[in-house]
Amino acid sequence: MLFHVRMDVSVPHDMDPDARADLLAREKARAEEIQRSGKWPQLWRVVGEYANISIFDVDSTDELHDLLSSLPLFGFMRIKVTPLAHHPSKVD
Ligand SMILES: O=C(O)C[C@H]1C=CC(=O)O1
Repeated sequence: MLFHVRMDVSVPHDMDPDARADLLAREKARAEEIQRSGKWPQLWRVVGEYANISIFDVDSTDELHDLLSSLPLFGFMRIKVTPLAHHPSKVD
């Protein structure tokens, strides 16, 4: 099942710099781990925003929720999920 996911990140400006650096390092490591699993095949930065557009390829909505909530930034993101279906006019 394919899902279009938009994540808008909002880390508090007054967060301790070391805590922020640690949080972002853990986020990068976990994001790379999920991508290497094949479940997160597309990750794009939205130009000019601290946000990304992603495609996830997972077996269920529960799996998607588990992956998203495993991200260290989960508590600092607004996440919008759009399920995708095949388009009848798509040329292969
Ligand atoms: O920076 C972001 O867009 C948020 C999040 C998604 C992947 C990652 O490493 O961090």
